[in-house]
Amino acid sequence: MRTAVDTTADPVIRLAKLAFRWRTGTAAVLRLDRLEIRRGERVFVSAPSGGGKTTLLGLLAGVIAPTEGTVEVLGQRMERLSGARRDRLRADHIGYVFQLFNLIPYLSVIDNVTLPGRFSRRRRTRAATRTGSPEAEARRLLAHLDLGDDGLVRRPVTQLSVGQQQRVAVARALMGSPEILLADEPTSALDADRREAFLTLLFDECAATNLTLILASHDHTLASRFDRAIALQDVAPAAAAT
Ligand SMILES: Nc1ncnc2c1ncn2[C@@H]1O[C@H](COP(=O)(O)OP(=O)(O)OP(=O)(O)O)[C@@H](O)[C@H]1O
Repeated sequence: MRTAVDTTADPVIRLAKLAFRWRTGTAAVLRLDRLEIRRGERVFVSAPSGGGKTTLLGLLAGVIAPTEGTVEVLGQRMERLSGARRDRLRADHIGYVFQLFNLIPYLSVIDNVTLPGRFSRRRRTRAATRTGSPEAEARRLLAHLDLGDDGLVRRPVTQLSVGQQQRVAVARALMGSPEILLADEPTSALDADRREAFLTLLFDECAATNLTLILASHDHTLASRFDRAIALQDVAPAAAAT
């Protein structure tokens, strides 16, 4: 099955008149009148805890559907796609760094990082084109994140520190050069040096593959490194009230 995505679409993300409620009759936790993100743009999203960052990323990934309004990703209206086509679009074109990592505990580091290639031929092929094989691409990404040690990459991820697991989650999201990277608090467990290495890798990837990056974080010190910063409390002032 194929999704008719437009990988050259610009803007790659377009939201309009968006509202999201977890249940009918409850307040909207997120409202956005309009948001457009261009190909290759690096966007920083901030909000206080509970302010809707994860909800926004979930809408962009098609994990949840808007209650009102539209979510267009790579030319596709997410809310109009079947669940299977949304899953395909996500697997082929979107890397997602989950706030709680969502690594597979019984798999090794390298097997976690190559996982997107098992669900997507496109990602597998792109990894092979870039470095020769998904394994070689996994090692390249891990080495950039200071996780290149041979013994370490064969270990189950449960034997890693939290900060190491977070970096594995980032490498996995970048596997096979997705067009869009959604990252939910991806630096929360990293010290200042690692955060720097992580941002350098991320921005190198953005430049090398024209990756569109949407990174959500409380950490305002990161904002100045991005092309644009969006504070959800500013663009969605009615969210808590309606
Ligand atoms: N599964 C759920 N069911 C019901 N309400 C939820 C669910 N997940 C989140 N919420 C609510 O939606 C609102 C937005 O949550 P969200 O996780 O998007 O915020 P956040 O900005 O990512 O927060 P944090 O920085 O603490 O991770 C919060 O009020 C939260 O309580």
